[in-house]
Amino acid sequence: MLVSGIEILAKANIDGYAVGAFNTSNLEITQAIIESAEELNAPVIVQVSEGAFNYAGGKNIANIVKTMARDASVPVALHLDHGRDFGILMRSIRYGFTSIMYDGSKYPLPENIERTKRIVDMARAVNISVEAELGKIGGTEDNVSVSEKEAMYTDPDEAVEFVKETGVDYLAIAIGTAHGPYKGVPHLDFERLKEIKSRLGMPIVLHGASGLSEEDIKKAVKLGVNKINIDTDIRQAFAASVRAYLDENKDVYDPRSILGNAKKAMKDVIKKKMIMFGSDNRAKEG
Ligand SMILES: O=C(CO)COP(=O)(O)O
Ligand SMILES: O=C[C@H](O)COP(=O)(O)O
Ligand SMILES: [Zn+2]
Ligand SMILES: [Zn+2]
Repeated sequence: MLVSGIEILAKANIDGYAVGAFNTSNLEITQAIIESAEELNAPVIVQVSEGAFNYAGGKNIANIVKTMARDASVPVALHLDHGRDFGILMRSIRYGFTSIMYDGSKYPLPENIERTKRIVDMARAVNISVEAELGKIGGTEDNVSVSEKEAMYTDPDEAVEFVKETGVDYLAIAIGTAHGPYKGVPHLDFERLKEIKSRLGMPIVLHGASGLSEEDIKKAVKLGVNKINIDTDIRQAFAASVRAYLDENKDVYDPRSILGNAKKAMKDVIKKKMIMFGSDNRAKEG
């Protein structure tokens, strides 16, 4: 079933587990995500970045996800990841996304609050959940020192003010994760996570979670993370599978064989994450 983001995450928050939010940009990745969720009886969030929205066509990818979600035996939310462009945010509401992220993290606090609030007010009116970001989540290209990194982390006092002023449903925080593959070993600020969670009590979102150890993931979930974003790990499984398959099967030219094989590799990664996050067997209980 297709449900709102907060419906999935409020339950995860109460019961103390995290739901995987996996990025898609085509049919096969969407199938891999939703089939994995059904096979593990796990709620799931399928998310589309602005880049994926433009690549696939926002309406096309929304229709693929919505059709599969409606037929699915588990709760599925369709979420816009890192929405920054007003046009894309509005179109995603029109195309039936059930959750949107407004990412105003590059703006100073007052402007981030003002812009986020505007999106929350619109989304509320049509019953769509909103995620926002406070602090700056690193990227692969970032070449910054530890002290510079810490300056980008989410400040707990600001987080309280931000949530009170904007009314967002869930908050993405910066505690040392980064998008893309990690160059060194990530060191997460768990104390900061603990403080933010205890003061906000709401669902917390962890971006840049590909490449994190099982230990870090489980600790983050225990301390209150309820939505975990994964893109890079799926992309890498996809690319490695296509590369090896074409190399081993020189005569193959049917996209269904090539992508069908890649789908299996993506499902292996997705299912491992769902189990790590504790979202397996949470869709229908009892
Ligand atoms: O945060 C993400 C999407 O918003 C994905 O992060 P990764 O690049 O670590 O998969
Ligand atoms: O947050 C980043 C996601 O991995 C999306 O990446 P993308 O903008 O290349 O689609
Ligand atoms: Zn961001
Ligand atoms: Zn992200």
